[in-house]
Amino acid sequence: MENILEVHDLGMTFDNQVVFSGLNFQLTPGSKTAILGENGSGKTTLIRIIMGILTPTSGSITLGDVDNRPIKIGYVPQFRNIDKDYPLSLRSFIELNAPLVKNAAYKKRVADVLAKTELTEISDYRLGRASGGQKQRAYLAQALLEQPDLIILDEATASLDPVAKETLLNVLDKLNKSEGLTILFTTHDIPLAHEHMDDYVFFDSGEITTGKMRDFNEREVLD
Ligand SMILES: Nc1ncnc2c1ncn2[C@@H]1O[C@H](COP(=O)(O)OP(=O)(O)OP(=O)(O)O)[C@@H](O)[C@H]1O
Repeated sequence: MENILEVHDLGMTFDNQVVFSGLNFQLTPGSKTAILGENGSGKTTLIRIIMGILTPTSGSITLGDVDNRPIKIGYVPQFRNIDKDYPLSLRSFIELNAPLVKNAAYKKRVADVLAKTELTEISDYRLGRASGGQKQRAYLAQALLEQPDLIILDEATASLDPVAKETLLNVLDKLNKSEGLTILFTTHDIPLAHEHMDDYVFFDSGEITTGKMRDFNEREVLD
Protein backbone atom coordinates (compact mmCIF):
# COMPACT_ATOMS: atom_id res chain seq x y z
CA MET A 1 0.00 0.00 0.00
CA GLU A 2 1.39 3.38 -0.97
CA ASN A 3 -0.55 5.34 1.62
CA ILE A 4 0.59 5.79 5.21
CA LEU A 5 -2.94 5.16 6.43
CA GLU A 6 -6.38 4.44 4.92
CA VAL A 7 -9.70 4.93 6.67
CA HIS A 8 -12.54 2.86 5.15
CA ASP A 9 -16.21 3.56 5.90
CA LEU A 10 -15.36 4.08 9.55
CA GLY A 11 -18.16 4.48 12.07
CA MET A 12 -18.31 4.79 15.85
CA THR A 13 -21.37 4.54 18.07
CA PHE A 14 -21.28 4.77 21.88
CA ASP A 15 -24.41 3.22 23.37
CA ASN A 16 -27.06 4.87 21.17
CA GLN A 17 -24.98 7.89 20.21
CA VAL A 18 -23.61 7.84 16.68
CA VAL A 19 -20.42 9.89 16.85
CA PHE A 20 -19.66 9.50 13.14
CA SER A 21 -20.25 7.07 10.30
CA GLY A 22 -19.09 6.54 6.74
CA LEU A 23 -15.71 8.21 7.29
CA ASN A 24 -13.25 7.73 4.41
CA PHE A 25 -9.88 9.38 3.90
CA GLN A 26 -6.24 8.53 3.18
CA LEU A 27 -2.95 9.95 4.36
CA THR A 28 -0.28 9.98 1.67
CA PRO A 29 3.39 9.92 2.74
CA GLY A 30 4.51 13.40 3.79
CA SER A 31 0.97 14.83 3.92
CA LYS A 32 -0.13 17.37 6.54
CA THR A 33 -3.76 16.98 7.58
CA ALA A 34 -5.85 18.99 10.03
CA ILE A 35 -8.75 17.33 11.83
CA LEU A 36 -11.27 20.09 12.48
CA GLY A 37 -14.57 20.14 14.33
CA GLU A 38 -16.51 21.37 17.33
CA ASN A 39 -16.02 20.00 20.84
CA GLY A 40 -17.46 16.51 21.07
CA SER A 41 -17.62 15.97 17.30
CA GLY A 42 -15.39 12.89 17.40
CA LYS A 43 -11.81 14.01 16.74
CA THR A 44 -10.29 12.30 19.76
CA THR A 45 -12.41 9.20 19.13
CA LEU A 46 -10.95 8.96 15.61
CA ILE A 47 -7.42 9.29 16.99
CA ARG A 48 -8.07 6.60 19.60
CA ILE A 49 -9.26 4.27 16.84
CA ILE A 50 -6.17 4.99 14.74
CA MET A 51 -3.96 4.32 17.79
CA GLY A 52 -5.72 0.98 18.37
CA ILE A 53 -7.12 2.06 21.77
CA LEU A 54 -10.77 1.88 20.61
CA THR A 55 -12.40 -0.61 18.24
CA PRO A 56 -14.69 1.02 15.67
CA THR A 57 -18.30 -0.18 15.40
CA SER A 58 -18.02 -0.32 11.61
CA GLY A 59 -15.41 0.03 8.90
CA SER A 60 -11.65 -0.31 9.26
CA ILE A 61 -8.28 1.38 9.32
CA THR A 62 -5.38 0.06 7.29
CA LEU A 63 -1.87 1.10 8.25
CA GLY A 64 0.68 1.31 5.47
CA ASP A 65 4.25 0.10 5.51
CA VAL A 66 7.62 1.73 5.04
CA ASP A 67 10.79 -0.25 4.20
CA ASN A 68 8.87 -3.54 4.54
CA ARG A 69 7.72 -2.85 8.10
CA PRO A 70 4.44 -1.47 9.42
CA ILE A 71 4.45 2.29 9.90
CA LYS A 72 5.28 3.66 13.34
CA ILE A 73 2.92 6.19 14.89
CA GLY A 74 4.02 8.86 17.36
CA TYR A 75 1.46 10.60 19.57
CA VAL A 76 1.71 14.07 21.09
CA PRO A 77 -0.95 14.99 23.66
CA GLN A 78 -1.76 18.46 24.87
CA PHE A 79 0.71 18.98 27.71
CA ARG A 80 -0.76 18.52 31.14
CA ASN A 81 -0.21 20.84 34.04
CA ILE A 82 3.26 19.70 34.95
CA ASP A 83 3.97 20.74 38.53
CA LYS A 84 6.70 23.36 38.83
CA ASP A 85 8.52 20.99 41.24
CA TYR A 86 8.57 18.17 38.65
CA PRO A 87 12.10 16.87 39.17
CA LEU A 88 13.19 15.58 35.75
CA SER A 89 15.21 17.57 33.27
CA LEU A 90 13.84 17.97 29.75
CA ARG A 91 16.41 15.42 28.54
CA SER A 92 15.41 12.83 31.17
CA PHE A 93 11.73 13.37 30.36
CA ILE A 94 12.39 12.86 26.65
CA GLU A 95 14.32 9.65 27.47
CA LEU A 96 11.60 8.21 29.74
CA ASN A 97 10.81 5.37 27.31
CA ALA A 98 14.42 4.89 26.22
CA PRO A 99 16.47 1.83 27.16
CA LEU A 100 18.35 2.12 30.45
CA VAL A 101 21.70 1.58 28.76
CA LYS A 102 22.04 3.86 25.79
CA ASN A 103 24.62 3.13 23.14
CA ALA A 104 26.35 5.86 21.16
CA ALA A 105 23.80 5.64 18.34
CA TYR A 106 20.95 6.15 20.80
CA LYS A 107 22.69 9.09 22.45
CA LYS A 108 23.09 10.64 19.03
CA ARG A 109 19.40 10.11 18.39
CA VAL A 110 18.57 11.97 21.63
CA ALA A 111 20.89 14.83 20.66
CA ASP A 112 19.27 14.88 17.25
CA VAL A 113 15.67 15.21 18.53
CA LEU A 114 16.73 17.85 21.05
CA ALA A 115 18.22 19.88 18.19
CA LYS A 116 15.21 19.38 15.93
CA THR A 117 12.80 20.51 18.63
CA GLU A 118 15.04 23.48 19.53
CA LEU A 119 15.60 22.26 23.08
CA THR A 120 19.36 21.56 23.06
CA GLU A 121 20.36 24.61 25.06
CA ILE A 122 17.83 23.99 27.80
CA SER A 123 18.00 20.19 27.88
CA ASP A 124 19.30 20.18 31.47
CA TYR A 125 16.61 22.53 32.79
CA ARG A 126 13.92 21.02 34.93
CA LEU A 127 10.78 20.42 32.90
CA GLY A 128 8.68 21.90 35.70
CA ARG A 129 10.37 25.24 35.10
CA ALA A 130 9.99 25.20 31.31
CA SER A 131 7.47 27.36 29.45
CA GLY A 132 4.31 25.86 27.95
CA GLY A 133 5.86 25.87 24.48
CA GLN A 134 9.03 24.15 25.70
CA LYS A 135 6.97 21.50 27.54
CA GLN A 136 4.94 20.88 24.42
CA ARG A 137 8.10 20.51 22.32
CA ALA A 138 9.45 18.09 24.96
CA TYR A 139 6.38 15.89 24.37
CA LEU A 140 7.04 16.12 20.64
CA ALA A 141 10.72 15.22 21.17
CA GLN A 142 9.69 12.20 23.26
CA ALA A 143 7.49 10.98 20.42
CA LEU A 144 10.17 11.67 17.78
CA LEU A 145 12.72 9.58 19.65
CA GLU A 146 10.87 6.46 18.48
CA GLN A 147 11.37 7.63 14.86
CA PRO A 148 7.70 7.61 13.81
CA ASP A 149 6.53 7.79 10.19
CA LEU A 150 3.26 9.45 11.23
CA ILE A 151 2.89 11.91 14.08
CA ILE A 152 -0.51 12.61 15.58
CA LEU A 153 -0.98 15.78 17.61
CA ASP A 154 -4.18 16.08 19.63
CA GLU A 155 -4.94 19.74 20.40
CA ALA A 156 -1.23 20.17 20.97
CA THR A 157 -1.34 23.95 20.52
CA ALA A 158 -4.51 24.58 22.54
CA SER A 159 -2.91 26.18 25.59
CA LEU A 160 0.02 27.88 23.88
CA ASP A 161 0.59 31.56 23.16
CA PRO A 162 0.86 32.62 19.49
CA VAL A 163 4.69 32.59 19.42
CA ALA A 164 4.91 29.12 20.99
CA LYS A 165 2.29 27.84 18.51
CA GLU A 166 4.29 29.13 15.56
CA THR A 167 7.52 27.66 16.92
CA LEU A 168 5.92 24.22 17.33
CA LEU A 169 4.34 24.28 13.87
CA ASN A 170 7.57 25.52 12.29
CA VAL A 171 9.45 22.62 13.89
CA LEU A 172 6.85 20.25 12.42
CA ASP A 173 7.03 21.90 9.00
CA LYS A 174 10.81 21.44 8.96
CA LEU A 175 10.50 17.74 9.90
CA ASN A 176 7.89 17.32 7.20
CA LYS A 177 10.15 18.91 4.57
CA SER A 178 13.46 17.33 5.59
CA GLU A 179 12.27 13.83 6.56
CA GLY A 180 8.87 13.48 4.94
CA LEU A 181 7.18 13.10 8.33
CA THR A 182 3.41 12.67 7.87
CA ILE A 183 1.36 14.89 10.20
CA LEU A 184 -2.17 14.56 11.56
CA PHE A 185 -3.14 17.52 13.72
CA THR A 186 -6.44 18.05 15.54
CA THR A 187 -7.19 21.65 16.27
CA HIS A 188 -9.85 24.32 16.75
CA ASP A 189 -7.46 26.90 15.36
CA ILE A 190 -8.57 27.33 11.73
CA PRO A 191 -6.07 30.11 10.87
CA LEU A 192 -3.20 27.95 12.14
CA ALA A 193 -4.46 25.00 10.09
CA HIS A 194 -4.70 27.26 7.03
CA GLU A 195 -1.13 28.38 7.50
CA HIS A 196 0.50 25.01 8.17
CA MET A 197 -1.68 22.10 6.98
CA ASP A 198 -2.46 21.05 3.40
CA ASP A 199 -5.54 18.83 3.83
CA TYR A 200 -8.48 18.69 6.21
CA VAL A 201 -11.04 16.30 7.65
CA PHE A 202 -13.95 18.33 9.07
CA PHE A 203 -16.42 16.83 11.55
CA ASP A 204 -19.58 18.90 11.26
CA SER A 205 -22.47 17.57 13.39
CA GLY A 206 -22.30 14.05 12.04
CA GLU A 207 -21.42 15.13 8.48
CA ILE A 208 -17.80 14.76 7.48
CA THR A 209 -16.11 16.60 4.66
CA THR A 210 -12.53 16.27 3.46
CA GLY A 211 -10.46 18.35 1.09
CA LYS A 212 -7.64 20.84 0.67
CA MET A 213 -7.15 23.44 3.39
CA ARG A 214 -6.97 26.18 0.73
CA ASP A 215 -10.59 25.32 -0.20
CA PHE A 216 -11.81 25.16 3.40
CA ASN A 217 -14.45 27.81 3.99
CA GLU A 218 -14.15 29.20 7.48
CA ARG A 219 -17.72 30.46 7.42
CA GLU A 220 -18.93 26.85 7.24
CA VAL A 221 -17.73 26.56 10.82
CA LEU A 222 -19.37 29.76 12.01
CA ASP A 223 -22.76 29.20 10.33
N1 LIG B 1 -15.62 6.10 25.92
C1 LIG B 1 -16.74 6.78 25.64
N2 LIG B 1 -17.97 6.35 26.02
C2 LIG B 1 -19.08 7.02 25.70
N3 LIG B 1 -19.11 8.17 24.98
C3 LIG B 1 -17.92 8.66 24.58
C4 LIG B 1 -16.68 8.00 24.87
N4 LIG B 1 -15.66 8.73 24.32
C5 LIG B 1 -16.25 9.78 23.71
N5 LIG B 1 -17.58 9.76 23.86
C6 LIG B 1 -18.53 10.71 23.29
O1 LIG B 1 -18.30 10.77 21.90
C7 LIG B 1 -18.42 12.11 21.43
C8 LIG B 1 -17.14 12.53 20.71
O2 LIG B 1 -16.11 12.74 21.67
P1 LIG B 1 -14.61 13.14 21.27
O3 LIG B 1 -13.84 13.23 22.54
O4 LIG B 1 -14.12 12.22 20.22
O5 LIG B 1 -14.82 14.58 20.64
P2 LIG B 1 -13.73 15.67 20.21
O6 LIG B 1 -14.13 16.14 18.85
O7 LIG B 1 -12.37 15.12 20.39
O8 LIG B 1 -14.00 16.83 21.25
P3 LIG B 1 -12.96 17.90 21.91
O9 LIG B 1 -12.68 18.89 20.83
O10 LIG B 1 -13.76 18.46 23.04
O11 LIG B 1 -11.76 17.13 22.38
C9 LIG B 1 -18.77 12.96 22.64
O12 LIG B 1 -20.17 13.15 22.67
C10 LIG B 1 -18.31 12.13 23.80
O13 LIG B 1 -19.08 12.39 24.95
